[in-house]
Amino acid sequence: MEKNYSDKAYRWNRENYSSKRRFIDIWSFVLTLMFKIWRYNKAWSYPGGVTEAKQAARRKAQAIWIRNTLLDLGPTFIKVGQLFSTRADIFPSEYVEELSKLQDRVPAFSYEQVEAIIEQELGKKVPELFQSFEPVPLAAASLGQVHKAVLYSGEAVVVKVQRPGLKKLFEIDLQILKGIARYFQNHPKWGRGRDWIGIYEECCRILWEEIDYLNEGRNADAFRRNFRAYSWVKVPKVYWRYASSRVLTLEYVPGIKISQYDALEAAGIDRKAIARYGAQAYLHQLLNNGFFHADPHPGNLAVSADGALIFYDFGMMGKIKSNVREGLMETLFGIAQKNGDRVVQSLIDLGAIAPVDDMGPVRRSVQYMLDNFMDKPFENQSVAAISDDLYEIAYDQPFRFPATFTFVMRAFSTLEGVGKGLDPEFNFMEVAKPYAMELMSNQNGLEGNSFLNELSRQAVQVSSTALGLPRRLEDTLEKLERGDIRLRVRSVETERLLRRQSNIQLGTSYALMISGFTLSATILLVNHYVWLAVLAGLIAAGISVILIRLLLRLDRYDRMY
Ligand SMILES: Nc1ncnc2c1ncn2[C@@H]1O[C@H](COP(=O)(O)OP(=O)(O)OP(=O)(O)O)[C@@H](O)[C@H]1O
Repeated sequence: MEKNYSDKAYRWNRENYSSKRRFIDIWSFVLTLMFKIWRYNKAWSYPGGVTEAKQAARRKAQAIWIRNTLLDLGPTFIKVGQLFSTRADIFPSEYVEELSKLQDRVPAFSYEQVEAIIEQELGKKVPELFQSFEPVPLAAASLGQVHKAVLYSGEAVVVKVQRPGLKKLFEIDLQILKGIARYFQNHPKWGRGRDWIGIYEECCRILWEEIDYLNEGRNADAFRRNFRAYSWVKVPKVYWRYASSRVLTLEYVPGIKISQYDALEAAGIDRKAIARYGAQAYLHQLLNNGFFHADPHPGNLAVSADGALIFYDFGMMGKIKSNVREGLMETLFGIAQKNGDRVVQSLIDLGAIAPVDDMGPVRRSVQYMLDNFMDKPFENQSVAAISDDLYEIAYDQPFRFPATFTFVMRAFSTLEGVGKGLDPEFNFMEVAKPYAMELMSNQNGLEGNSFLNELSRQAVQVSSTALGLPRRLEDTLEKLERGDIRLRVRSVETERLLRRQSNIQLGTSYALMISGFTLSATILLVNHYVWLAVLAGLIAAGISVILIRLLLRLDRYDRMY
């Protein structure tokens, strides 16, 4: 097992940690990171020449360094890192992979501190509030820790207590991060096409929401209400009399974590059913409620002894606008018709992509995807592959996915990962199909029929390549008309002439430099500056050698053709 960092004396955890020191620590991280990225593109920094493998190794090393430094920088940065671990549209895949491994391994705080916070927040001492209270936390995370306790009414509960000094640390850190976001926004290279200030504001909103435990309590209540009709989903009850913005008391609902496959097996739980429940629960949240758990890492999902799915931690929830159902249907129709325009427009309407002046490149990328992945049966598409494709398009494009969309994507791919771990044959798309069908049958009949007709039309087309050929021709002609096909013409002859021309120009510059230096050498020699004259002479000789080699190359090149 990896060493647990919890004994480490972190600077941010000290009482007398000054904001100036914090400023230096954070900016040194940012500047070192910028230096590392700058050096990454320099061929000379790779001994023995640059190769793709060496660059990939360098990216990996950088990502590990980032993860460790974020851990050292403490709660705010661990959370920001976890948020960024969903942004495959902004960062290279190696970074995203390492960031998603970012786990809270921070020192637990003492029981004395827990007692003091509870008394301060709830106005009574621990023994007055609880029949018993376990001093050793059940779980400790960057923002708080969870203790088991029993109320005087006999109910078993867990008490979530927020880390002391967290608000102050957030205030200092977010102020510094604001400066960093501004710096990047104004940066000529990094600021272009990226909304750093927007991302910063989104992070702020999410972080402040996460440290308000009253908000978390309200979310848990809303979530429980949404799943009232589902007996296979459990959401801990909130004990509002024992709640404040920094202390939250919840019903104790023990379970086996969803990723502990062997333990689930040993407890006789139907793993296949759990995989399906996970997917269904998310589809219900997204398509029916528009209110979803945005942090579905396997630690926040467990299975009770009777095989129900337990959700923990409602600090980070996503909301989707009410028109999303129609929007999603529109996207589905667009995909079925392979209509890039329709898909892009629906994604804009959904707020999934931000509109820019020239949507041409985006539309072309989407069209490319539609043409390439729709020819395979839908079930074989893994969510991860589709979202990878989408991110591939988004990366380096002048638009960004808003956080909600990346959260949905992450939720889906996490679920797919866990689902596959639980049941190797699990397929998210298969679970999603009946939901999509149900939604479609609720739409007006005409659209639904045209969707099904379109699907059958595609099925016939892809079943025979011979039959598909005219369609391809037709598609290509259409694309030509719309200017969606770019032609690249290479002419060896022109290229050769152009190269010759530029070499001749280079030769002329060398000749000029040689005469300049020779003249300087002569003047210096006449004036008895012997050493300077020798230096100028040597430079002239050096350039002459380069010129001769260039002329020889030109000659050889001419003879080759
Ligand atoms: N109601 C509960 N009943 C039983 N165990 C619980 C309950 N709530 C939380 N836990 C346990 O405590 C762990 C941490 O809880 P939670 O995720 O709510 O804390 P957190 O501080 O928000 O953590 P993180 O920031 O890592 O998500 C859970 O993974 C779970 O094991």
